[in-house]
Amino acid sequence: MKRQVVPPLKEECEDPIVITGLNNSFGSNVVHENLDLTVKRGEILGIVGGSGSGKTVLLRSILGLQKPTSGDIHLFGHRLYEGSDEKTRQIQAKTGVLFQSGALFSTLTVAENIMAPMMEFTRLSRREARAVALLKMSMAGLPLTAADLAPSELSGGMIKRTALARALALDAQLLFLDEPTAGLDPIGAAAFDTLIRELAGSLDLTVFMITHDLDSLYAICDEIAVLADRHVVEKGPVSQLEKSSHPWIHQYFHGPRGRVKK
Ligand SMILES: Nc1ncnc2c1ncn2[C@@H]1O[C@H](COP(=O)(O)OP(=O)(O)OP(=O)(O)O)[C@@H](O)[C@H]1O
Repeated sequence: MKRQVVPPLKEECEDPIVITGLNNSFGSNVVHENLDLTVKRGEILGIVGGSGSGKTVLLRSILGLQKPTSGDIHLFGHRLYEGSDEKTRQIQAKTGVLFQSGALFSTLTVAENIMAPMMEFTRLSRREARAVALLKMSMAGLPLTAADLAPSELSGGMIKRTALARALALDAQLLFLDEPTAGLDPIGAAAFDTLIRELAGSLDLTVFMITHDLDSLYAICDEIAVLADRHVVEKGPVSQLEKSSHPWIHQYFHGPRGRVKK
């Protein structure tokens, strides 16, 4: 039988992230100055930049955790930091976040951690939410036997997978990943990259990923945005950035730990 494709809602046709003229300062420390960035639907975007270039501040601004000094951030066509709490909650329900440390609730089990957004944002009963949580666990490649373990009983890779399952608990369309492979061994990191790529494809996700991991950039990113000089100096596929003449980008790809052959 032919599968019916459900057309997206009007707002889902908007670019999921549009940032224009963003400024962020802390006292005299200007972190972002006139920063523009658009993330297209279905794109896996890697964000790179030197330490202190403002990647985390940018993520926090987009997540609504840190009001920018000035400028506009639109998620799914809605301007952040204005409008009703209800609208903000609707947008939050469409986004999932995987923080670098995993940020699991230490007093909750794996399943309860994944259930947490469902208990907050949906009317599912605990029983129903647990059933969905088990499904999300298997999507994230976790054994169901881990459902009742505490975070302290998990390996680093299992913590990441639990955090990913929780980020996807509400069928998010936009996934934010902060250094998803940090702390994983190379084999675990490659497996996690593959998982993200596969889930992004099958769930039609747009992914915004901060990473220092060159392997991840090459393996899964459609495009890369480079933060330097207080704004996005270049955005494009890795093949384009390898040829960039910007000093930081050139050093990144051609320096001692870069991938481009001399
Ligand atoms: N809450 C804050 N108050 C004051 N300054 C801040 C605050 N948050 C970030 N900063 C400053 O903003 C700048 C950018 O920090 P940010 O954490 O975004 O960098 P980053 O690119 O994520 O760095 P890294 O790769 O090292 O994590 C830094 O100079 C930092 O000191």
